Amino acid sequence: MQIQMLGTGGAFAKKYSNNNALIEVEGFKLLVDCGITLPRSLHDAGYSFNDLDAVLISHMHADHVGGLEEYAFQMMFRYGKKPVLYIADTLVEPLWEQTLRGGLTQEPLNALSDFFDVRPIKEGESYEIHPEIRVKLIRTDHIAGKLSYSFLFNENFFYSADMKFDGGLLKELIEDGVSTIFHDCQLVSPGVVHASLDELLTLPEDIQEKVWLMHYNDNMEEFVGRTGKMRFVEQFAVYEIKT
Ligand SMILES: O=c1ccn([C@@H]2O[C@@H]3COP(=O)(O)O[C@H]3[C@H]2O)c(=O)[nH]1
Ligand SMILES: [Zn+2]
Ligand SMILES: [Zn+2]
Repeated sequence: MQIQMLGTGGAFAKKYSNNNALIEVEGFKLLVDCGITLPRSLHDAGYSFNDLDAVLISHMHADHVGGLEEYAFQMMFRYGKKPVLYIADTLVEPLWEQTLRGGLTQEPLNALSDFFDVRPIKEGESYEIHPEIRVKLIRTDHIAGKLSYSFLFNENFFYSADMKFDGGLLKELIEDGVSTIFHDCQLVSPGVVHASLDELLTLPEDIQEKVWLMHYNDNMEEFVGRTGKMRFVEQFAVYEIKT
């Protein structure tokens, strides 16, 4: 599968767009998270919302869901379609009640299902999004009391939601055959609600070699050469992931 980051920035980054991605297999395009800057970064990458086949959501922060209102409106009023939305079953209600309802509600439209073809998915179960794209949600720790789900694609590509450092999970994933990890990274410690670079640097080198850093702040360039065996993912570059 191919992955192109439409943005690689942290929530407050201005040089880099929100950390959202496009996964593509055989022409099928899956958007991974849809933040505030996504409508612009999707356009800059040469795509329209109508080119997307589905969207997958990790958690309820605006750099991950803030572009969904425009996605819904464009699909309804410009293209006359309902986009396919994959989301944890536990986040379906919060997405509507706490995030989208205010902007999208207008009589007679008053439910998430009026705008999206909602496909709720359960943590820990494998779902086929396309014959060549399977996803499993792994609940990972981000903010106390706030649900957040990282993604395991095709059993061997781990894409972190925003998450605190969890070295045990990363070791387990590698033991289970994961060969590529895209991980959020707070460059300056403490990480607080993200994995910090210092924490990620405690990983053994054979794991670091598999780690690509994303969701970074505008000072990323100061850290080039200071990330051990880990590499930075670059906005708009296309990466081929062997799965
Ligand atoms: O308890 C908190 C909650 C939030 N924040 C900041 O707000 C941002 C929201 O998006 P994010 O999850 O990408 O990153 C978060 C942090 O930068 C924080 O520092 N501490
Ligand atoms: Zn974020
Ligand atoms: Zn977050």
